[in-house]
Amino acid sequence: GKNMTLWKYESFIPVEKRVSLNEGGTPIYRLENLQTELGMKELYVKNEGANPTGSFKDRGMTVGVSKALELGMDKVICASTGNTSASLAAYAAKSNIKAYVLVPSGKIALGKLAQAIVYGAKVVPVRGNFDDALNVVVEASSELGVYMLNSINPFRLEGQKTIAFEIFDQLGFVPDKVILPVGNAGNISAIWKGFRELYEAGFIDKLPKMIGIQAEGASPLARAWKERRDFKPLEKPETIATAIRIGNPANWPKAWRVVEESGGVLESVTDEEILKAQKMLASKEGIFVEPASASSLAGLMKLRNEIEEDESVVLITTGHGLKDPNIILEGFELPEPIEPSLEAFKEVL
Ligand SMILES: Cc1ncc(COP(=O)(O)O)c(/C=C/C(=O)C(=O)O)c1O
Repeated sequence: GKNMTLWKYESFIPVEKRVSLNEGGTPIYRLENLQTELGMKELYVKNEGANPTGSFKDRGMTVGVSKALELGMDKVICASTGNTSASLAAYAAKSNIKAYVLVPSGKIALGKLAQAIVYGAKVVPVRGNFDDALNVVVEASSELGVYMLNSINPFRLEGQKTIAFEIFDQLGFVPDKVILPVGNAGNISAIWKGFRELYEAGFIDKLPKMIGIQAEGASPLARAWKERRDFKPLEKPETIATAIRIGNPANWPKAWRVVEESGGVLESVTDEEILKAQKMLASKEGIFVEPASASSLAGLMKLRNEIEEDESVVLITTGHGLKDPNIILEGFELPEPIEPSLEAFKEVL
């Protein structure tokens, strides 16, 4: 039927489509202004904020919840920094099944919390961080027979890998580098899987280098990579980019292999660099993304000297900026209101 979007790749997806909100088919933009500013020739952004609930999680949830329905499950659960819970809640609503979402109390962006509530999930704030919440969810899913839909569930990645398919379809070539934020490390694993599948199926004859970017205060993977030592979890992850405020990425072994296999790197950026990149994407390219998503651009700027000017680079921006409006409003001094007259307006011009 029409509007196939993500399910147009159904032959690569190991589940029958049962629930869809028309996810996928997100825009890929050429960043002309930032190309000039950064001295590059081929800079693109794949904006996953354009998905139905405003993040790439919808790709994983359409497949994951379809699998839950195939298994006859009527309860689904996840731990989330926000976007996973928003997406699970929406697909559960569409499927008439019950969603339970555990979120780190006080550390979830407003837009995401509003979504989880209004889509009708049972929202359970947890005294602790994402990693603590995930531990509860893993126990609950086996003990209570509720279907667990965090990205350790492989069906999530089967949906998210379509980002790779779309990048190739939309560009007509495989970019030299793909840069994306890394939190629980599911997405970097999924996108690499997508490119590998295209390669093994003979559709492409080259693979991109995968570059994962973490927030410095929540960068256990990047630290281990840069210090060439074994991974160890971070007890107290801290960053303003609450979507990736994760200290013990569940998919870290997969992500490590992806970066090794692809010849990529793991890097981290400061909150300040993230916020600067967020403003640049919005004010220079008209693309508003939430802080975690802007770490892709922040990472590009940090690694710019290691990238040739004629290399093609795709930034994945993973969540819409409206998810976390406070970040912008807190940093902005709104002027006093003016009288509703032309004179008053002229005074403030
Ligand atoms: C906007 C945004 N950008 C990047 C990531 C990191 O992706 P992964 O490395 O696959 O985890 C997330 C992850 C969010 C959650 O983990 C959750 O919602 O629980 C995100 O929301």
